[in-house]
Amino acid sequence: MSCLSMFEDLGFITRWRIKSDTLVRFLLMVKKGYRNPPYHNWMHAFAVTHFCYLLIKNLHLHNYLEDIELLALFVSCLCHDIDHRGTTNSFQVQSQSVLAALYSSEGSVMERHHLAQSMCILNTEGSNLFENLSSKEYQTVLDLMRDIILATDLAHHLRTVKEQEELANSGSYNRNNPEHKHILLCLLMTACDLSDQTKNWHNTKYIAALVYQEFFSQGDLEKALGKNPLEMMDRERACIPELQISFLDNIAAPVYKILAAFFKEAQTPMRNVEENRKHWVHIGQLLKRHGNPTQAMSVEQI
Ligand SMILES: Cc1nc2ccc(C(=O)NCC(C)C)cc2n2c(-c3cc(OC(C)(C)C)ccc3Cl)nnc12
Ligand SMILES: [Mg+2]
Ligand SMILES: [Zn+2]
Repeated sequence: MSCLSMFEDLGFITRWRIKSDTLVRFLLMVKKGYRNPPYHNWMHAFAVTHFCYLLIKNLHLHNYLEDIELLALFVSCLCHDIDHRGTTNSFQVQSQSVLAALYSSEGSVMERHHLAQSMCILNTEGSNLFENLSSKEYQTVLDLMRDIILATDLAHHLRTVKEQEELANSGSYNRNNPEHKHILLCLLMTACDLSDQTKNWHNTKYIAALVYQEFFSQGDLEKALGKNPLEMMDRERACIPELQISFLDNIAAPVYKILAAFFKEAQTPMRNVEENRKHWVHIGQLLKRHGNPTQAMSVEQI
């Protein structure tokens, strides 16, 4: 129901002549397409989509992007992690999964699968959200969804964050420049994907617990396969506060700093990430003072 009202409130239903039964079927198919790992489930997809809704409303993105680009961004948020198994791209390759067999030669294994699943839903009679778009618009929105969903690969993000920063700091964003629009869409998608870090401490701490439940389960699987997991996946070695501080410093905080450089209305998410970092520093100190600093902290103890 909340997704329905976001589509309505954003004016997508009239603008793109979306039939309500088609929209309902599409939303139910997407929701059903998500599995139930601790973090990468439908709740994550919804939270990411809701943040996208807030960005469109609060950053007045109509002044920066075309209508069809905003539609593609919003629908990509809904679909971006569909059928996620709670394991990373490298685990697909390590475990020689079917998805790795399909996509490892191109990279971004999981993201290509999320895209393929999304295309399947759109190609299914009765749930094709874009059925009333012109053939040109149809091709454009699918091309945009491809770019945006593939941009949710962390490796892709780490390759493009520099140019996002340069464009933001240059102050020379030009909405008629396709490259500028592509760079901005990738930044906005990552900002939505990480938006749990911009919320209150309770939510941020809760989400971190879910992420490490997923990571530690993968680490357990890797040990069972006779492999050595990364420290952040190893429940015996991981120190969550330390890992979260470096995740915030190296990945999350830069995203919202760049977003705030683009949009003056985006100061709050950036400040909230800084606030959450302070909480992790405090937790780390408590751990040092009262516990064995190398002792793996149980997720519940956080
Ligand atoms: C709370 C929180 N902690 C995390 C800690 C570590 C990592 C991680 O992958 N470290 C790998 C090393 C090589 C740096 C991700 C974390 N993470 C994500 C996340 C973001 C992703 O990619 C985008 C969205 C493009 C950034 C992709 C997958 C995930 Cl799970 N979402 N929330 C979190
Ligand atoms: Mg993903
Ligand atoms: Zn995601």
